Amino acid sequence: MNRVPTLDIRRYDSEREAFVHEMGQAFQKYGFCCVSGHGIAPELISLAYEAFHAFFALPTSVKQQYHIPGTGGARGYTPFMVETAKGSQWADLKEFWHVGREIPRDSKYAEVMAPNVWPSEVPTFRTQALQLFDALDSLGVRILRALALFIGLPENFFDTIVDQGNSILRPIHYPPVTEKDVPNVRAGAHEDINLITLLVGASAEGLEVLSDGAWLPITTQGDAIVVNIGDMLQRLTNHVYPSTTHRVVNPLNGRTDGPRFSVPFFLHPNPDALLDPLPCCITPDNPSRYTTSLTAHEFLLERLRDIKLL
Ligand SMILES: O=C(O)CCC(=O)C(=O)O
Ligand SMILES: [Fe+2]
Repeated sequence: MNRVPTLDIRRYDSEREAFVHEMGQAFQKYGFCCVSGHGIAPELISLAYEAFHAFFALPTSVKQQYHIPGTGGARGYTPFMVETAKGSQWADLKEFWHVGREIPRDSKYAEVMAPNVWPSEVPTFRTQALQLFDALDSLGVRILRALALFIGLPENFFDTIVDQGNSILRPIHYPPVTEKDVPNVRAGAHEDINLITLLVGASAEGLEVLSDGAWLPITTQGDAIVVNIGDMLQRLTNHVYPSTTHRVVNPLNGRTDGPRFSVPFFLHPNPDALLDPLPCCITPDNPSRYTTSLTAHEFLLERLRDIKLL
């Protein structure tokens, strides 16, 4: 059956070679892999969700106060129907919040990594969001180690490329779809911008990935976290790891449906990391697909304009 596999990341320690191979193959085939055995406590996830629910339940006028125009939505709140998938004319049926990495304000990256903002109406939001940020950041580094080994790089190759990465935790609220036959969808077909995305605990179905020309629903087992490749890793690996198109569809027409919540973590490189194709991914069969040199920050700005956040 055509299905994105779920792999237990504890096997990285107990049977590394087989695990790295299976995970590498899943990412090469689907651009996606589900990860179980990750050790992120269910309470951490549920307490974070509680705080995010509480925020999205606030009146629009209150939430709107945390929208910071002109910043690409990098921190704080982005209202309903703003983000629009690249090339689409219909805005997504979602609102979301962005949490960034907490860095010292004298860091060399401070200019491009703004301080976080926090909703004072939800006192637990900050602690829960930062705990989840850190847990997903650490898990992401472990996944990148397996991805590095599979393509012949040293295990720790990505560690220093992402240690101050401009990563984003994005709690999303998709309100109930009440109108029938709207042209907009919850999240239009798109590829992620970053290196890898870790998606924790979507509260309802709807995520689909394009596989061999057909939309394949992602169904997770237990507490598995959905992981996918983004455009930055696709570029860095000269498309050895594909950034696969995915979307979130509306509930089927006529079905009454509640809201949907999800929390992707977009793991980014450090802003000055170069995204030029790695020599190990350039072969006679797969010559370099890029001629221009680009940093992660330059790439990000270009893509934020594409999706109407800048
Ligand atoms: O909500 C989801 O399940 C996926 C969201 C997503 O693909 C994104 O925000 O990039
Ligand atoms: Fe996405």
